[in-house]
Amino acid sequence: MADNSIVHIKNVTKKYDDKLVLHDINFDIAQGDFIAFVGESGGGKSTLLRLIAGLELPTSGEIVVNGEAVQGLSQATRVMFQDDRLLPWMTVLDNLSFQSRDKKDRERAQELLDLVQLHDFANHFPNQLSGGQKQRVALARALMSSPQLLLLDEPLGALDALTRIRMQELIASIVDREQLTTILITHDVREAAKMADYVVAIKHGTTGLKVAGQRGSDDEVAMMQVANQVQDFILAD
Ligand SMILES: Nc1ncnc2c1ncn2[C@@H]1O[C@H](COP(=O)(O)OP(=O)(O)OP(=O)(O)O)[C@@H](O)[C@H]1O
Repeated sequence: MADNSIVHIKNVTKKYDDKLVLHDINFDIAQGDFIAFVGESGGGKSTLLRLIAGLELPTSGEIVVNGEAVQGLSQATRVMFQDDRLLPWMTVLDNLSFQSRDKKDRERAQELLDLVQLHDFANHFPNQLSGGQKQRVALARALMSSPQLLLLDEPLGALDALTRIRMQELIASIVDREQLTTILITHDVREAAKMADYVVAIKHGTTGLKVAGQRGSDDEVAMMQVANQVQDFILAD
């Protein structure tokens, strides 16, 4: 176990009734690392993320986040999903602060709106925003409680290609700035190779491949090599 690990996953298995979805998953994630999970649809990526988030419990094995065994939702962890899950009857600012009148909460919300480049949208309602803007609000909301671990469950999946690239860049700069440990689930092996320190392929219910990604590098060729290696592994029988 690495000393600077914030996530420990030990012998984790998950079954739904008789269906074995994940088996014997073992790995650690170091503080500040950006990990991307990729793999075929239905392979168990979201299940693993839900277990790490404490939204579900493993059938056997243990997950430790920030020194504590995960037994439910923890303050240390926040999740951002593919759908924004904003409350339509609340303004953007209230979606972040949950209508808190506390000055500190409202300042923190405004600071995060600045960070996601939505400073002028605090009083808008979600239906007045584009898909990309809504996902930026969802990102800001996930950061409100200053989590240590940010879990991103295919958050860019519904965005057009250009907005997706801008969001990749925004997420990369924010996780750098906030020194977050981040786990991203994506179907896009290039996105994984570009954003992550490590790309982990989940296949047949377990973690079959772990390769170094190209986080922070502009080396397109190296990024494509990682993406091709991961894709070949996933597609091989
Ligand atoms: N609550 C549940 N009850 C029963 N089966 C479930 C449940 N949640 C997930 N599964 C099953 O577990 C398997 C893994 O699902 P999961 O959503 O984790 O895969 P995934 O790799 O994230 O897929 P995708 O990339 O399509 O989102 C699937 O076969 C799915 O049907």
